[in-house]
Formats: sequence, C-alpha cells, structure tokens
Amino acid sequence: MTLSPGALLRARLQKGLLVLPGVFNAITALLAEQVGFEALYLSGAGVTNSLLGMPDIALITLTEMAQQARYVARAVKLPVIADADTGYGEVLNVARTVEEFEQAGLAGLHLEDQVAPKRCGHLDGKQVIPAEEMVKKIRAAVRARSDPSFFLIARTDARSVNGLEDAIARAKRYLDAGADAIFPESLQSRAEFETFAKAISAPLLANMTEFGKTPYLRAQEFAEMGYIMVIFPMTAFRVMMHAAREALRTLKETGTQQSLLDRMQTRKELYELLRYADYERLDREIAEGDS
Ligand SMILES: C[C@](O)(C(=O)O)[C@H](CC(=O)O)C(=O)O
Repeated sequence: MTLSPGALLRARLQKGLLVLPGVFNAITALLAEQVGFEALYLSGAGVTNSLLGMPDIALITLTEMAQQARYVARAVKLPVIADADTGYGEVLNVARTVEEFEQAGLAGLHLEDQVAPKRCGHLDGKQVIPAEEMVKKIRAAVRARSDPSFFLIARTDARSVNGLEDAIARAKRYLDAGADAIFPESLQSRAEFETFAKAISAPLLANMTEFGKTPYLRAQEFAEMGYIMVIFPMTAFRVMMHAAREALRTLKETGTQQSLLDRMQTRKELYELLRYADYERLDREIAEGDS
C-alpha cells in the first residue's frame, strides 16, 4: 500500500525533528532531494519572487501557487508542505485552497491569520484578523480535506502585532479548531521559542528565515525545545540569487564565463539530477518495441 503524501509526512514526523529546506520550483526540489532532505517546504515568498518577480504581498494567486506545487510534488518522492498565505480569501476560498493543494500532491499547507493583503511575516506593519475569523478558516480547511492525513498548520503572525501572549492564546484556539500543528511566526528570541513550546503541547514549526526578526538557531536547538519541524524557507533562494548576480556581473565585465566554470553545476551533474538517462532509455525502449 502506498501512503498518501500527508500520511508519509506524519509517519516521518513520528521519528523526530524534520528539517525542511525551502524550494521554489521543481529543480530546486530535485536538488534538495538529491542532497538527502526528507521533506520540502514550498515557500510563498520564493514562488512569488521567482515566478512573478514580485514581492510576497499576496500577489500570487491560488492557481499559480497550486500549479507550482503540482510541478514540485511531481518532481520528487518527498512530502511537500506549502505556504498557503491567508488561504487566498475567506472561508470558501480556504476550502478551495485545501482541495487544490491536496490534489496537487502536497502533504500539507499552512494558513496564516494576517489580514489581506498579507506581508512577509518579518516586516513591520502587519495586521491580524480576529482569532474567531481564523478559527472559521481552520474549520473550513479541516472540512475541505479529503485525506484526513493532509497536514494543516495554523500560522499565527500575532507575536509582532499583539505580543507573545496573544500568539499563545490564538495557537490554543487554532488547535481546538482542528489544526494539526502551529507555526508561531517571527518570534524574537530563543526564550520566546521556549515559552511558546512550553505553553503549546502540539507539533510546532519554527521558521529559520534570514535577515528577519528571529535570531539564528540551529535545527537541533529547536528540537531540544520541542519543535518538530524547522523550515529554512529562503536559504537556497538567497544564495542562488547572490551567486547569479556575481556571475552576471562577471560576464558583463569580462565577456567570458571562463572564470566561472569551477563554480558551475556541470552539464553532467545537471543531467544526472534530471535523470536524463532514464528519458533516453524510455525513448529507446519504446522505439525498439515499435520496430
Ligand atoms: C515563510 C515565508 O512566509 C515564506 O514565504 O517562505 C516568509 C519567508 C521570508 O520572507 O523570509 C515569511 O517568513 O514571511
């Protein structure tokens, strides 16, 4: 019997800390799988920035995100959790989001309690919706999943709006509404992560994004505090962008890529990642079968 993506994720969570690197398309997903990660995080910022060249302020649509999720989930064998922002609307939109994301082959998603249009969780000027509205969205999400294993994570952005106490109070309500896990966004110290984990006995996700409000902690430190998932949503994206800018500058200045060759993924490495040989073999076998 093959497990559904959600069941696969839940089975893996039983074994302890899960580190999920952020990916934003199929090829970065393949890379993360190749280096041995066991689950992936499809970043809303990563997809919005890369696909649209736009900031992460609710400009991506459900359709665009679900399509990207489908490419990613199809490319790898790993469970993938996606960022569903605010659910792209109100309760009925949330229900449709869950249906579309589940059908795309994802293992789960997270919904956040920001007002629309949302902002990056680490920027100032965010606002949150009343907790009871978020509770309704979570109830809608729970009802909309067809696989009870599809993993529903409630993210609360309340810490930087109303403080840690409100974030904790909201987390409790979101769990009562049926959320499987809580993602406390933009906590500002190790002590806050500890306090949160002591107050909330449920699966917890920590966000280790860069240049934000959260100090850098190792995944293992989160595990010791009781967190079961840690996402690094934009790490590969930021490194790739930095490297690409350097490469483009060099190319512009020198008119040749030769000094960059030893920093490149080779053609052979790329083709291995893409399982090029498998496609050639299939083509050959079909041709031979036809003759
Ligand atoms: C997790 C996040 O929602 C994302 O889209 O990946 C972002 C990441 C970021 O902007 O650094 C967030 O934390 O809001």
